[in-house]
Amino acid sequence: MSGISVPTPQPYPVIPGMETGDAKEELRRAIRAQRGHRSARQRAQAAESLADIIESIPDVRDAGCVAAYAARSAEPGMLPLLDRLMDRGVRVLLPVLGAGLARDWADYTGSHDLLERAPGRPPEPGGATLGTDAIKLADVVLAPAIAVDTRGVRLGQGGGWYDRALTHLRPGAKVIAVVFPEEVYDAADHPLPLEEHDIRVDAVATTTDWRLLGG
Ligand SMILES: Nc1nc2c(c(=O)[nH]1)N(C=O)[C@@H](CNc1ccc(C(=O)N[C@@H](CCC(=O)O)C(=O)O)cc1)CN2
Ligand SMILES: Nc1ncnc2c1ncn2[C@@H]1O[C@H](COP(=O)(O)OP(=O)(O)OP(=O)(O)O)[C@@H](O)[C@H]1O
Repeated sequence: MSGISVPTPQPYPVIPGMETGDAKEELRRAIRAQRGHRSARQRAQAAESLADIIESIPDVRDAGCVAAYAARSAEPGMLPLLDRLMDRGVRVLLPVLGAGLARDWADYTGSHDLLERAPGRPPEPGGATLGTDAIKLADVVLAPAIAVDTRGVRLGQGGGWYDRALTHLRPGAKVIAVVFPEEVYDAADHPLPLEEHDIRVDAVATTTDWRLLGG
């Protein structure tokens, strides 16, 4: 670890009057470009810290089933957390993409079982799929995101996969977005673009901290 921490810029290429869809795309582009700057070593360290942070969240400590995700290389890494949850006996569900981005889930049984079916696609478990409604089993959903703001507005990859999946959630289940620290935006001056279908998240976890949102 270097002793000097350089503040990471927080891009906000949103111009008044811009269409919401365009504003989302500009933000995704700017934030993705910044994500590419982390080394493999920094990513591995970040994944360990993220596991410590997420394991400290009371809703996660109490959960019997967590719907998580298997990270692609630029996303906050999840493997240390997935293994810790599994070792504690928590059921861990991971997304499985069906045809046309259909939303399905399967159990995580260890990293040996994860396979990237095509370059750029998230790794997926090889076991039996459980159906779209399996998300109802989850007490907590850890949702990958590109950014989140203090109201709980989440900016995702742009497929609408999570917005649709979260409509099947059991009432009372908690949704926690996972991002890097500089991707948490203060809605007072840099609100993220919001559309009708966007489902707000309850909290955000980063590699350095977590907090409740909205309220
Ligand atoms: N790790 C992870 N899993 C996730 C999501 C996510 O954001 N992150 N999703 C959140 O919604 C859902 C699906 N997201 C997807 C993300 C990309 C592609 C995809 O087709 N990617 C391109 C390659 C793009 C690239 O190179 O960056 C491709 O295969 O052609 C498909 C689904 C469910 N699982
Ligand atoms: N509940 C829904 N029902 C139907 N269409 C939806 C729903 N949610 C999102 N969509 C569609 O999905 C598209 C992408 O949505 P959006 O830009 O909010 O994705 P995202 O939340 O950033 O992505 P993701 O959830 O995959 O990470 C939108 O064009 C929207 O019309």
